[in-house]
Amino acid sequence: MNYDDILYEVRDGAAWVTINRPDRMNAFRGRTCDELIHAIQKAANDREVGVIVLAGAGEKAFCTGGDQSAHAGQYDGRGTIGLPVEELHSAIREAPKPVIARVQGYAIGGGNVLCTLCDLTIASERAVFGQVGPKVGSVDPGYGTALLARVVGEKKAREMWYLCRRYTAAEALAMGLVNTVVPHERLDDEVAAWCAEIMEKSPTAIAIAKRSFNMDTAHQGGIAGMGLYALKLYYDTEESREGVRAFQEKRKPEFRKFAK
Ligand SMILES: CC(C)(COP(=O)(O)OP(=O)(O)OC[C@H]1O[C@@H](n2cnc3c(N)ncnc32)[C@H](O)[C@@H]1OP(=O)(O)O)[C@@H](O)C(=O)NCCC(=O)NCCSC(=O)CCC(=O)c1ccccc1C(=O)O
Repeated sequence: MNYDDILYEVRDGAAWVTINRPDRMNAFRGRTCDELIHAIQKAANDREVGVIVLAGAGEKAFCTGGDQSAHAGQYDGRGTIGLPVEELHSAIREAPKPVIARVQGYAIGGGNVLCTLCDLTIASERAVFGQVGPKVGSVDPGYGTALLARVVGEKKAREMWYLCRRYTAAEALAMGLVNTVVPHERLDDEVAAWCAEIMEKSPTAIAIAKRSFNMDTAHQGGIAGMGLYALKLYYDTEESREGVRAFQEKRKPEFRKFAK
């Protein structure tokens, strides 16, 4: 597969998979998801690779979720909602090696979900985390909500989804959303150092540990698959469209009229 939206490079046993849409704040469209799935599975099956790094190109954003300019009631790709997000999430979960999120900027919406799913997250002090679904007419009815609650606790996860605030790297560290925060210019060295430490360990023990960690939340994948059908129906409503339009028109959405 030729990559248009991502970069793929193997360095010292670490496969660096980088979303390369900095002009769109590394938001993903259908093609981006397909390429990410392909690259992560390629790294997962490469015996020379012991760890995968997921990153976003440029300085501003790791990833800001689904590309809102490719969202008109449905995104532009495959899958229930026009983005094969469930396959992308499965690729991260099923890779038998750790996936590290390298976060230098915004990790928002579906981008924040990717961080949540990664085994480890290493952030620059400039990183910003948050959920935006209820502000833009979306929601992740799977790992982005349920797994987030396992990671940061129920109260904090609900706060993130209901209020859609932004959180600094220090706040993300305090709530357990990231493993460490480093000065911006040291980010790549820190990620490389964590990769090198992992490369010294037994790959089979790590693969078993990862499966074992996943087992506890495996049911969330099933709920996510079902929830996407509900989300598809929601995307077809005026309420959801109002969120998308408001974001595109840079105004506050008017949601109250849709209250049931
Ligand atoms: C990222 C922001 C917080 C940055 O804010 P700010 O610094 O004020 O800059 P802005 O002026 O807002 O933005 C600058 C520029 O970037 C464009 N942009 C930013 N994000 C996107 C995006 N996602 N898509 C398209 N374009 C984007 C923005 O339009 C501006 O462009 P100009 O040309 O300069 O005008 C802020 O931008 C922000 O909050 N963005 C919202 C991001 C968003 O809405 N993301 C989608 C969330 S919903 C989603 O991800 C769907 C998929 C999903 O979540 C999902 C669903 C179901 C199951 C699973 C999943 C999943 O996990 O993915």
